[in-house]
Order: sequence, then structure tokens, then C-alpha cells
Amino acid sequence: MLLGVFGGVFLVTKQETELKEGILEAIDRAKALSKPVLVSEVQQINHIDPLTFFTAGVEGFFGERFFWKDPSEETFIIGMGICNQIQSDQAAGRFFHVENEWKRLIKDAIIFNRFNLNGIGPLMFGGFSFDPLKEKTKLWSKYSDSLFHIPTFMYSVIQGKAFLTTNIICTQHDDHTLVEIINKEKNALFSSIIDAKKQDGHQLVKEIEINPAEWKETVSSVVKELKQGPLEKVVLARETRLIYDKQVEVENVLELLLKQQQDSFIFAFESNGDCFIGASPERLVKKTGNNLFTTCLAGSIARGKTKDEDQMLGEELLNDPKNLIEHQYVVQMIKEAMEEVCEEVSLPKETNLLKMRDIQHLYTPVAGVAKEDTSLLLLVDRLHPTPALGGLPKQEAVEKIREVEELDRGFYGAPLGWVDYQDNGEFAVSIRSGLIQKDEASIFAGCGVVKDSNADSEYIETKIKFRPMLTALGGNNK
Ligand SMILES: C=C(O[C@@H]1C=C(C(=O)O)C=C[C@H]1O)C(=O)O
Ligand SMILES: [Mg+2]
Repeated sequence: MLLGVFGGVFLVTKQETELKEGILEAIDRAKALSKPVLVSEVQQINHIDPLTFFTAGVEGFFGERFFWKDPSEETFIIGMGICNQIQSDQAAGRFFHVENEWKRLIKDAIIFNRFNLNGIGPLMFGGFSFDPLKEKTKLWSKYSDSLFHIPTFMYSVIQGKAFLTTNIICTQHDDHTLVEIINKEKNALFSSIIDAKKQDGHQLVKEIEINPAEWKETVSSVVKELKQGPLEKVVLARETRLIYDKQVEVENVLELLLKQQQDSFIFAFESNGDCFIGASPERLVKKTGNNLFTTCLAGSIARGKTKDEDQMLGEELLNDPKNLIEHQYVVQMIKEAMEEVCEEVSLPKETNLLKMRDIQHLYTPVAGVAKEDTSLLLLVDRLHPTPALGGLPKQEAVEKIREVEELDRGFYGAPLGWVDYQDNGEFAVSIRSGLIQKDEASIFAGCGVVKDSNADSEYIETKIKFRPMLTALGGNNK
């Protein structure tokens, strides 16, 4: 295999590439089946800093990258280039539709992977909008309601080991020159790792909270309705728009998130020039074989300035009836959903605290063993939106949000993550997030409104929830 001088430093592989024979075989198969065939090859490679890899793609792959890190830092997945995408604006059966498309692609794929790990080989990364029936604004015009990318090059660090997956779609019209094309692209990418450098930083010039007074009025009117029932909880969200002196560099924002929000999922998902980015503490669901993990996260309070104050605030949260109810709705719904698809479900009796840099939450982790044939996207379908982002009852709460919320949530508060070809994967609830659009950005925050909510306190809660993104985006760290 031909390697660039610099590329060779990083692309020292522990095996010969099988891609060439795979491509030839796939072209034959594409001819026989009269449909495109995916070839995927996994190589173990030397370790590269994940952010450096992401940054190296800025020249060749801008707009076609993604970045993912889980809170335990067991899994980093960085994608470059779009080998294939699954996208749709269809609302009914959207999770099922994506799963079917994915299975169809995988069924005839030629895969070279000798490592028994999750998060390598053919994998799709992406997510879903919060509510496909919400009227669309131009804010989210670059993202379909279901959008997944299968990357051309994917760098994964799994439990400290580094891998490169190369994915290629072969059609009946392709020939052996495809091998050279892909190797050239690979070498160019690995050569640019050496001179991957960041641009001069962007400066925030203006911060515009979108209609805060109206938002508070909406909260108050929903509280009135909650007092009458049958609605019990509705999550209401809002937006702050940020204006910059020049284009926002996604790499800089990611770097700050990685430093400042280490215990979070960190994600970035580029589409058609925009970038959805965030640092979420909330897992929707993780699947490893038949083992499922999900999280109930709802109920919030500020962090203290001193250790004592922080502990006091934590105690206050653990004993606050309004927040406990807000949390309990989530536990109740997630437990029921898990029991439907699991042989067994376990969760702690006591509610715990999850402390992030800017905020603390009530937290209940839930684990389960899935029944046969329970797929990851089936779980996403069952869980989304949990009452942490939607409300209770689910359907009525989503309809209420659709009716009264000014914000077009798009991908905010929705499932974002990855699924590999063996149906392992993980989705976060994409909160503490923002959408970068050239020299502007929108950030989003919401909170659980129950009948004991007060509009001013909920407003302050959303202020705190803006902080992780606002800080990383150069805003005031207040
Ligand atoms: C809606 C958000 O967060 C959710 C709402 C919470 C609450 O109201 O207490 C807590 C955690 C999240 O489930 C957000 O961060 O935007
Ligand atoms: Mg709350």
C-alpha cells in the first residue's frame, strides 16, 4: 500500500489491507444483485488524538464529519466523508424505516473485521428530530427528520485501542480504479493530520434570548392547565441566538467542550454546512449484545460555590417534592417501557445525584436484559421522548409542546448516536446542545413543567442549562 511520508507515521497498520480484494468482489456482487454493495475494512492503527483527527478533516471533509465520545471515554468515534446516508422526512414508522434501510445495506455487505469490539466496522451515526409533526422553520433546513451517515473513513478508539474503518459503496459500473481513489483520499487525510491546525478564534458579538417574557407566559399558562389535569408534565424549551464576527470554528468549540464537560457525551454532527453540537449528560439507551442501559435524568439545581454549599444544594434537591415528582414521572415511564422489552430490569431504590460542571440533577440509572430480537432502534422508538424531554402522558404532552412552544426543536432533545452492524450502539438525549450556522449559532434549553412549577424559577433553570454551550461558544460564563 502506498503511503504519504507523513501519512505513514500514523497509518502503520498491523495487517495488510484487504480492501482491494473486497472491492473487486463487491463490484461482482453489485453486478449480480443489480444493487450497490458496501465493502468495509477495519484496521488497527496507531493512536491519534480524536480531536486532531476531526480537525484534519476540515479541508477535505468539511460538512461531512461527525464526532462522538461517551462519558466513560470508553468509546470515541469520528467519521469523515459520507459513503452513504439514510434520510427521510417521513413521520410514521420512522425508526422502523431507518432500521430497515440499515439492515438492507448490511445484508449484502462484505466486511473485513477480525476484532470483536463494538463501534468498529460498518456503522451509522445520526439521529432524529424531536417531533416530525412540528411545523418546520428554516432553522433546521439542513437536517431531515431522520438523518444517518455511514462515513467513508471512521476512526474509533475503543477501550484505548485505535481502529480505522474504511467504507466504500461499489456499484456495477465501478472498476478496480476505485481502490486507488480511496487510497489516495486516505493518504491525503492522514497526511493532513500532521498540519491539522486551528484557525484564529471567532468572537461573540451579540447574544439574543428569543422572547423570554413570552416563554414565561407560556410556562404559566401550561401550569394552569396542569392543575386541571389530565396532563401531568410538559417540558418547555427555548432558544438563545448568538452572533459572531466570523465563522464559528467547530473544532474550537469541541476542544472547549472536551475540556469543560468531561463527564458528558460530546457530539458534533455536520450536515450541509451546519453543525449540531453538544455536551449531554443524558443517555437515552445503550445496547451491548442483549444488555441495555438507560437513564432517568430530571430534576435540577445549581452547583454550589463551595463544597458545603454544593452538598447542601444536593440535599435540597433530593428532598424537594416538586423535583422528585418531575423525576418520578421519568422513572415510571422508563421502567414500564423497559419491562415490555426485557427479560429483567434493575434499578436502584434510592434516587441519586448526577453532578455536572454547571448543574446537578436527580438521577436513576436503569439496566435490563433484552428479549430476543429487541433492536436498538426499537428501544429508541419506545423511549423517545421520555418525560424528561416530552412529558406525561406522552402523546398529549408532545401535542401540547407542538401547540404552544415557539422553538423549532429540530434535533435538540432527540435521540442522537450510533448503531453498528451487529446492532450494538448508543443514543444520547441531545440536550445542552446548539446548532452552528456559519457566523451564527442557536443554543437550546428546556425544563420539566409540573403543576407546582413557577415560571421565574424555570426560567433560571434554563439559564443554567444554557451555560455549557454558552461557555464553549465564547459567551459569558455567569
Ligand atoms: C430539557 C433539558 O434538560 C432536561 C430537563 C431537566 C429538568 O427539568 O430538571 C433535567 C434534565 C434533562 O432531562 C435541557 O437541558 O434542555
Ligand atoms: Mg426541572
